[in-house]
Amino acid sequence: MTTSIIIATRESRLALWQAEHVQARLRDELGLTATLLGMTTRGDQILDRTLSKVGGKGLFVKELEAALAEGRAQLAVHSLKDVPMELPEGFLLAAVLEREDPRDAFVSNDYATVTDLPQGAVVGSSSLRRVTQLLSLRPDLRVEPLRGNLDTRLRKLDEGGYHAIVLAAAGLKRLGLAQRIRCHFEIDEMLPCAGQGALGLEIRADDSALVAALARLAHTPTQLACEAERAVSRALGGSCSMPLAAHARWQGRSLRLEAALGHAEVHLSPLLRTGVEAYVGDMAGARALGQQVALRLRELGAGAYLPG
Ligand SMILES: NCc1[nH]cc(CCC(=O)O)c1CC(=O)O
Repeated sequence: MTTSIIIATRESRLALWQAEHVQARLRDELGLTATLLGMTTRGDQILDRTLSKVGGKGLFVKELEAALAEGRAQLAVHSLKDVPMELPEGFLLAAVLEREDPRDAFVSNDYATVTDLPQGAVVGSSSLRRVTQLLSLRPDLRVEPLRGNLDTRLRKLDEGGYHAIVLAAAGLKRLGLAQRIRCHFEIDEMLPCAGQGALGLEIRADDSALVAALARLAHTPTQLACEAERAVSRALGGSCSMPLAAHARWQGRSLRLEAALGHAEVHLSPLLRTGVEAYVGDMAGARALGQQVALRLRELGAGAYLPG
């Protein structure tokens, strides 16, 4: 392994914060020097259309993977929730770091909670997962698309385009914007998506020295929880155009995994929801739990909710 590592990162403020966080941990905990290679991805350039319609979350990681493949960088830092369920051949997630707050946040200049919103209020979100859950809480709301990085989304709120918006608490906290959060959704009223709040470190699968080094940064409870969450999505076809939430919490030594699936045609069908708790001791056990939850969703009728 080279003693100096290049970290490929997107250039949004959040992505840079995350890359710098990993850079500091490499230095402090592993004694490794790292520099950042900023890149603009197609996902960052597409601001006018719903991401799921133009190729999905993978658009945020492809350019970074190309930099790894070509040896321009050795490590890519991602918000785990933006990482597709199946990595391309030749790449692996070397570590998942300890999760920040996984909840979604209600952000508004005029209203303290979603229940305070007036009848028919306009809420900004382009996440089908958030849209389906918001409408199941408050069927009267009008949800309008909202894209862009966190600063852009907050600006669009402040310009008056929306009564409120919904964002991941983790991103706001990382950027020192926690004061914008009016309230946190309870995990059970707005179930997070797989991997929300966690960072994933992606490398080339053949970089065995780096695999071994980065394993020391992994947070096993987070890694197992996220593996279970991602396995639900993978078992259901793994597309990000799917309004799927999956979140696992430790209860002592067992893991409680909850999942909710909405219908892309939001008004047509109710949310499907299930949860299973099981003892989980390793990654295979975590995947098995995720598959069990996916099976339960299928038994509840998920087939009719999935594309194809
Ligand atoms: N989809 C974009 C994205 N990717 C990661 C985060 C926040 C940080 C995280 O959840 O780890 C966000 C912003 C958001 O969803 O509000």
